[in-house]
Amino acid sequence: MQAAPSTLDHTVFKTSAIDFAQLAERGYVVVPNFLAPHYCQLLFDYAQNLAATDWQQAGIGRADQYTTNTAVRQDKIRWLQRDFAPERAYLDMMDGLRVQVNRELFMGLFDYECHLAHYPPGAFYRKHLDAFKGRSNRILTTVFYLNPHWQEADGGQLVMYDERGRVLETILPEAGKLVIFLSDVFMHEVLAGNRDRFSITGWYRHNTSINGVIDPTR
Ligand SMILES: O=C(O)CCC(=O)C(=O)O
Ligand SMILES: [Fe+2]
Repeated sequence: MQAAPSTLDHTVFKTSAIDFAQLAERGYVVVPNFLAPHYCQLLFDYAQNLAATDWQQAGIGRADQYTTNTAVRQDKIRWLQRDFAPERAYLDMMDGLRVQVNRELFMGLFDYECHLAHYPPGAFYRKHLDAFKGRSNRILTTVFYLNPHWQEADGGQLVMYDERGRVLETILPEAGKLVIFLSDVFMHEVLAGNRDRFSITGWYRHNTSINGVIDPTR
């Protein structure tokens, strides 16, 4: 086994290949071991060791329409910032992926925003879309899971639905797994689990800047 680096400062994550043809064809793809286990473990430990004050109750909507609604979602989140080495390492990795997606699929993705998410036991996120057609600049959703040794019996699955509301796939939130899907196409939900569940959810966005002012994230 490869020794785990003690810091992510100068680490470039090594990622495994993504089936871009499948992403183009179906609009979503599941990559089981996107990142090697020792890197996942670093991110998992980092997330676990954050203080309660580093997290906020997740909300729904953006900016002026933002509300928290625990009947819809019950996770706690932390927006990633470049000031913290592990967060910067993840942001850098996902920016590399942005360039790759643009090259492979000509999507013109402009930037990326993401947050850590912590679902305590029993927490869920009801069926939702991450973006509404023509009303959001969120184009592509990414969900990356940090939970080592997650079993079917632990629950917390991500359920993906097709456009007619039929279950497409039920995905176990296992460490190293990356799910990518079109933000305005696929309804999805997070089922309640019985263990603490950690993940990083993010969105590649189009540039909707007006008069040179870039649309703020979040
Ligand atoms: O954690 C997951 O499996 C999905 C999270 C999600 O749907 C979201 O944050 O919008
Ligand atoms: Fe979502």
